[in-house]
Amino acid sequence: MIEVAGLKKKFKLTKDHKKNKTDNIDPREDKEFFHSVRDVSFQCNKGEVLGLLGPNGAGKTTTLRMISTALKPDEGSITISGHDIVKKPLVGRKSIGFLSGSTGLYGRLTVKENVEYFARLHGMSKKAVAARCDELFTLLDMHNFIDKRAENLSTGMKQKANIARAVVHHPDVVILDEPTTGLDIMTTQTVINFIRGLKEQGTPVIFSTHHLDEVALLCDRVAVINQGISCFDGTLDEFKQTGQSDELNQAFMNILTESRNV
Ligand SMILES: Nc1ncnc2c1ncn2[C@@H]1O[C@H](COP(=O)(O)OP(=O)(O)OP(=O)(O)O)[C@@H](O)[C@H]1O
Repeated sequence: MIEVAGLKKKFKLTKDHKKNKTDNIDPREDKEFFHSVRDVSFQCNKGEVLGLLGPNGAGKTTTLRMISTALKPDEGSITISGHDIVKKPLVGRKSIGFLSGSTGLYGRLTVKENVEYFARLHGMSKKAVAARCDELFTLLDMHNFIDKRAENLSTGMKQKANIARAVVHHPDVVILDEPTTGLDIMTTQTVINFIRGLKEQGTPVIFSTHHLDEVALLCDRVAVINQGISCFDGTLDEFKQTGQSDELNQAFMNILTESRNV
């Protein structure tokens, strides 16, 4: 189980940013800082998939980067199976598989070499690496391009390779930042099936998305962030009830509107 409580993260504003300021200032901005994440809390249990929703710039990526230990929160706690990973980031790094838009593959290595390399970094034996890679290449339908150099891959191939790389060490929790953005229908379906497989194995999955149809297909829970603040955390049914609509897009917009009126 993963539990996130009262997360906060601010970034120091650059001189350039201050110089180019317009009248249209985000309420999260003060003289020195941009308060990207102001109060974010949610939880995801064993075998659950949680969809993290919010408009552009809401703070989803910043939140996921804190969970992945790439960023240190200014305040708040993140616990995985009772371990505080803010205090013990090394435990966090072992427990989490993180896919972000900026995760890089080594361009001159093949797909297979890339995934194997990250598995070895996690201390897996050669035998375990070979078995796990074969399993992932099958699940993600990758066998036909594993010998291609990463620099020559299409968007979809790259995303599959990045997902394989992120989960190669059997993480306890999987965090995916917009895993299907830019993918065609076939590749999207492969990724959706892969997330379903993780759920069936009992692995909690948290993924951010702007596609509410994916939420309907996959999610047990939903968390919504608006301007850096959590405005909903609950089951998919509670999301529809709170948003007063069975149509997820409408429920989402109602929840956002309500949070702006508070
Ligand atoms: N290093 C940084 N310095 C200053 N501001 C930042 C930094 N990183 C993020 N921000 C700001 O924090 C806010 C939240 O960004 P974030 O990328 O977390 O949003 P998001 O919800 O993932 O958006 P999207 O859906 O567009 O990907 C944005 O206004 C962004 O400009």
